[in-house]
Amino acid sequence: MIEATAVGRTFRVRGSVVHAVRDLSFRIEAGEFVGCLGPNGAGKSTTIKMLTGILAPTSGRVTVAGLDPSRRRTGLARRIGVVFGQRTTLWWDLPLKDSFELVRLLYKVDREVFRRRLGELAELLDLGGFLATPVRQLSLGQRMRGDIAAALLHDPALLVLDEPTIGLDVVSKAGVRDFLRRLNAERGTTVLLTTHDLGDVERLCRRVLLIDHGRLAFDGTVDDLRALVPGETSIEDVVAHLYLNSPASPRTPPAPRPSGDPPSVTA
Ligand SMILES: Nc1ncnc2c1ncn2[C@@H]1O[C@H](COP(=O)(O)OP(=O)(O)OP(=O)(O)O)[C@@H](O)[C@H]1O
Repeated sequence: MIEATAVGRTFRVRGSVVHAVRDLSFRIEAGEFVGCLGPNGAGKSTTIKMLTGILAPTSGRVTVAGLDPSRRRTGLARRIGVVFGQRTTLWWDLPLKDSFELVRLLYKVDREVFRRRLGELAELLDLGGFLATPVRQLSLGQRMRGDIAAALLHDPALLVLDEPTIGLDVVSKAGVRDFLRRLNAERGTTVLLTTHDLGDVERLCRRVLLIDHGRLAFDGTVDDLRALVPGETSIEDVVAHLYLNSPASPRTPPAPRPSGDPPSVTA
């Protein structure tokens, strides 16, 4: 579903070069649920932007659903859904349902298919109470659920989310997590998310990619990640230890990474 080979991305900032992502290689198979972790500034968002065609790599090669994202943005948009937790893709002044109708038109979703899909998503994400509310009046949790629904109206095979639970209270977070878990388990949608919330990782992600200084520092299961720091059992302490000791060089996971088996969920 996703293949990144020796991908790099630099930015020129006031005459000097920032290496946001360096020599990043990984594959994500259809049906996986993968979490991308890393300290602030590690290169996670830059990676997501390259996978979704917003940025082109300056070196290496990316394919998503068989397409080069930065060259085939329109074709890719039909196959993937994208949610940025810190930014909405909805129309601020329109009622949520009108935003959905615009998404339907943009993605050319058949009216009947759209009606059925929106009905399912509205039920699963509990949107019924605010479909007629302008987006600017929604709470963050409501807006996030609306954004997730908008990203899924065209039924993409891959959902990419950049910090989908940021700023959500525990109940909203649980609702979003439960929805994503079911989307992956029941519909087989491949999910890749970035997060700083280790609860997302522990509860959802069968596989973790840890990015540090723009490089892939770890690729394995949550249990593999825990095993990297003997004596630490809490995932937060393990990750804090890894960030503080900031390796910036590739680590090898203690066990092989999961295959394309359907992911199982731990909570
Ligand atoms: N458009 C840009 N121009 C210049 N530098 C950039 C740009 N986008 C990202 N960077 C730099 O690239 C590096 C990686 O940034 P990125 O946003 O990918 O990190 P991140 O892991 O998503 O961080 P956070 O967890 O804080 O969101 C940082 O040093 C950042 O300052």
